[in-house]
Amino acid sequence: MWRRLGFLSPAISSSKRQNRIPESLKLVMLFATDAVKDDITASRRPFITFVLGGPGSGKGTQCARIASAFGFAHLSAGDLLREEMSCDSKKGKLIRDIIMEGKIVPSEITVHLIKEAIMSSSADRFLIDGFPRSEENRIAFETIIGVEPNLVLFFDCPEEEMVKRVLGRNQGRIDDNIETIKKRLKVFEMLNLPVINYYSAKGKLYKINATGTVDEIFEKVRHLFGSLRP
Ligand SMILES: Nc1ncnc2c1ncn2[C@@H]1O[C@H](COP(=O)(O)OP(=O)(O)O)[C@@H](O)[C@H]1O
Ligand SMILES: Nc1ccn([C@H]2C[C@H](O)[C@@H](COP(=O)(O)OP(=O)(O)O)O2)c(=O)n1
Ligand SMILES: [Mg+2]
Repeated sequence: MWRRLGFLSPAISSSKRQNRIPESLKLVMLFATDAVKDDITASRRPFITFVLGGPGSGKGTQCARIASAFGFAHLSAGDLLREEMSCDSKKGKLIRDIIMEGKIVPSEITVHLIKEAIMSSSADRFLIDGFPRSEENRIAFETIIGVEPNLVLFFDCPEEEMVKRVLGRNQGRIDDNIETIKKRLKVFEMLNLPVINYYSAKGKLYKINATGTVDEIFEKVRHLFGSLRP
C-alpha cells in the first residue's frame, strides 16, 4: 500500500534550509526513555495520519469529514495550542506571541499536548491536523511518542487561494490577517516543505490537489481512505 502511495506522490522540490534542533529539545529527547514511549504504544498501536498543507488549504474542513466518515479521532495541533493559549499563563502568552508572528511553537509544548490528547482517547485511529510543521516537530514526535505515522496527507493549494480562504475564515482567529498570513506562507515553505519531502521520499505521502469544492476534494480523500481499512 505504502509503495503505491509513494508512486502516486510526485517528488517535491527539496528545500536547502537545514532545521536545527534546539538544545532544550535535545534534553527532552535524551529523557524520552522507552518507559515514556510505552505510555502510548504498550497496549495499542493506533493508526496515525498526519494531515499537512499550507494555512487555509482545507485541512480542518477535510479532517472533520474524514473523522465522521471513517471513525478517526481528529486532533488539531492548532486547536490544542489555541486552547492552551487561552490560559492566563507565561506559556499561554508565549504561544499567543508565536502564533501572531506566524512562527512555530517549540516542539516540546506541541508534542506534549498531542501526547496527552492521544492518551486520553480510546480511539484506534487518529488524524493529527497541522503537525508536524517542521523537521524539529517531526523528530520530537518520533522521539517522544516513539511512533511514525502510517500515512501523511498533503493538501496542495495555490497561495492566492489559501490567502483568500484564510481571510474569509471568520473564526475570530488572531492570525487570520494579511500580515500574519504572509509570514505563515514563508514559514510553510521554509519549514514544512522539508517535512513533506521527507515523507514523500519514504513513500508515505499522499498528495491531494486542494482546489475545487469541499465535496470534490473529499471525493479524492474518500477514495484513499476507502481503500485503506486501517
Ligand atoms: N474547498 C474549499 N473551497 C472553498 N473554501 C474552503 C474549502 N475548504 C475549506 N474552505 C474554507 O476555507 C477556510 C480555511 O479552511 P480550513 O479547513 O480551516 O483550512 P486549514 O485548516 O488548512 O487552515 C475555512 O473558512 C473553510 O470553510
Ligand atoms: N505543529 C504546529 C501547529 C500549529 N502551530 C501554531 C502556528 C500556526 O501558525 C498556528 C495555527 O495552526 P493551525 O493548524 O490551526 O492553522 P491552519 O489551520 O493551517 O490555518 O498554530 C504550531 O506552532 N505548531
Ligand atoms: Mg486548520
